[in-house]
Amino acid sequence: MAFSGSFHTFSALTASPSHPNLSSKLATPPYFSVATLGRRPIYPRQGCMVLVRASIDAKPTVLVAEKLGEAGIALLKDFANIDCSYNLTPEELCTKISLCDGLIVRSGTKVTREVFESSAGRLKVVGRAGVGIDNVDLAAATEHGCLVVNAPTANTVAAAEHGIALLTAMARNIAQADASVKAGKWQRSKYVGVSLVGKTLAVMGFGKVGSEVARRAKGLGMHVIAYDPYAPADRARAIGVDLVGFDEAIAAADFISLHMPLTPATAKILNDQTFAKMKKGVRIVNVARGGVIDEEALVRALDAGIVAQAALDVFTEEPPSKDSKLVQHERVTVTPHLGASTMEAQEGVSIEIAEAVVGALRGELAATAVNAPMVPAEVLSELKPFVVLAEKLGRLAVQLVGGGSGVKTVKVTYASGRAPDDLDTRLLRAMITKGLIEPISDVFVNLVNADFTAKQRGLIITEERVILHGSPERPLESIQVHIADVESRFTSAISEAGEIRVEGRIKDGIPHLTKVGPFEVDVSLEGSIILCRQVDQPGMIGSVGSILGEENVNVSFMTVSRIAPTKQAVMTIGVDDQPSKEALKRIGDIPAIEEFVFLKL
Ligand SMILES: NC(=O)c1ccc[n+]([C@@H]2O[C@H](COP(=O)([O-])OP(=O)(O)OC[C@H]3O[C@@H](n4cnc5c(N)ncnc54)[C@H](O)[C@@H]3O)[C@@H](O)[C@H]2O)c1
Ligand SMILES: O=C(O)[C@H](O)COP(=O)(O)O
Repeated sequence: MAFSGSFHTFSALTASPSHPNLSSKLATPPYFSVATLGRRPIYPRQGCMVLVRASIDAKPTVLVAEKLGEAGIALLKDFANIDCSYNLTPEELCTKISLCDGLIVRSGTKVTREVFESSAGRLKVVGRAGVGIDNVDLAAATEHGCLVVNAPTANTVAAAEHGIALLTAMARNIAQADASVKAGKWQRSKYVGVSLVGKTLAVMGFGKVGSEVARRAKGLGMHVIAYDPYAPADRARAIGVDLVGFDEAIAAADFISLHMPLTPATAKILNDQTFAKMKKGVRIVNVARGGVIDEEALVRALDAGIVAQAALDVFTEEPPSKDSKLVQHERVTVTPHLGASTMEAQEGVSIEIAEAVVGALRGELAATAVNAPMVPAEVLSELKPFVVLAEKLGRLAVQLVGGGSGVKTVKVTYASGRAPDDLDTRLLRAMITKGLIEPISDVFVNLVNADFTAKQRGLIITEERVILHGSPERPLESIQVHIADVESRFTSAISEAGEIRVEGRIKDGIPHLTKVGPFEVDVSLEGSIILCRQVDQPGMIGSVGSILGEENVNVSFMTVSRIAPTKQAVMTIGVDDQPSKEALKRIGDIPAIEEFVFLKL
């Protein structure tokens, strides 16, 4: 699908019938920026940052859909209106969400595509008060420009402790023996357990929880091996754990403890085939996600004696059905997804997620963004002026497209003295995309949905680096945006290569337009810009300046760039206010002016 837009509306300065929203778009400054969000300055702290849009005036509303610790609620209340509504049906959630800027859930709420659709663009951040984000439709969140953040660290120890609790309880039949004694029995020989010391534990998924489980199991005298294709070997070595392949892990293990996320690659990773490869009498602990085990296959493996025991905190369906064969199995110990449920973990998670959600709504740091690239704070502070420049160049370039041309291919050239791997351009690309798309559509673009939105519109953005010599004190010297295969409303913006080209640089911390087509210009990218091509002759600056003066339009900058004396020149005029239609017409009527265009930043 071609990305297209007509731009006569920009020169007419009023909304065209085909773009009813354009006049308000043009009249309203974009309220999404790196340096400010609304009138509030942003002071990057530590960690990483992604940006979201927030309402300028109203206090945001955050729906807390599952029980959250008091400390987190208190933090949220300082910043937002809080609606704590638990046990909502999917329909009730969809109804409420249209009034909410943020949503906080645990694992019990499914945040589906319908939720994002029902929010009609208002929902800016979903906070998952915990680790697993398998209950959030990330693709739908991204498509809707909604940031998803989680709380990945505060419940690690609680989950690891629960894993160890299940491991030891299973090995010594604690749950079964407890039920038996309470039923009035005294069955000492029935509940003889197995020892842990010297046994091999395979930790499947050697991340935060897995490595904490491994550390504790080592303390119990177990031999620990781990399977995790992405885990660094030095982390494993530091704990005294051998990283091995999947088959080797499951074949060698006396105990298997699962700690991987539920993904398409891990779904039902324990199944009939893999159970068949295990040591007879293996014992399995799952505090990760129910879906990583084929539960029916586990029942078969238990009945066949391959699996001696299982201890499960998580299930494919939660809560599992009352007559679940797995739950009712005599050699299975179960808990109702309690891994993260300690007082300490819930307090920590509530603070971690409240800070992430409030920060995201303020446009601040989101160190735990799940569906957006994270830009380290120090990189961000360096890039900040270039981010503003990038968006403005995108806005200018797209407004120069004319004749209903469809924009399909955009090339961005970064000139920098830095090594290619020392310049993170994702944020710049996202802002150029925002600048290119927002002036001609109703779509809101941010770091979350920029790539998706571009792709959906068939807009291909390629990036190119020009490596400059010299001391790379600043990250970038210039950014050029080239739009190929289009006509221009201002033919002088077409470069020697036949593309619309605009170039910008940062001067004294302020974005400047430094090139239009083949013409060197210099105008600060504030307010709006008039570009005129004229016959180079005396009096032109005065003629245009006096028309604007009569209109009380303040000129902030004016530069003239000419090909040769008395030939053609391009005059770039920065204006603080928007000239009237009449004034622009008068400028266009000056006989020496061959073409002109008014561009809104
Ligand atoms: N029961 C609970 O209450 C509870 C509490 C916390 C976490 N969890 C769950 O535990 C799991 C781990 O949490 P975490 O905080 O350690 O996450 P983590 O991201 O730190 O670790 C997950 C590890 O799994 C690895 N992994 C990914 N794909 C894999 C694959 N195909 N095979 C093997 N390993 C793979 C990753 O490399 C990573 O090291 C998650 O599913 C989380 O939802 C459950
Ligand atoms: O992924 C997690 O963090 C755990 O499964 C905890 O889930 P919960 O927040 O529903 O307790």
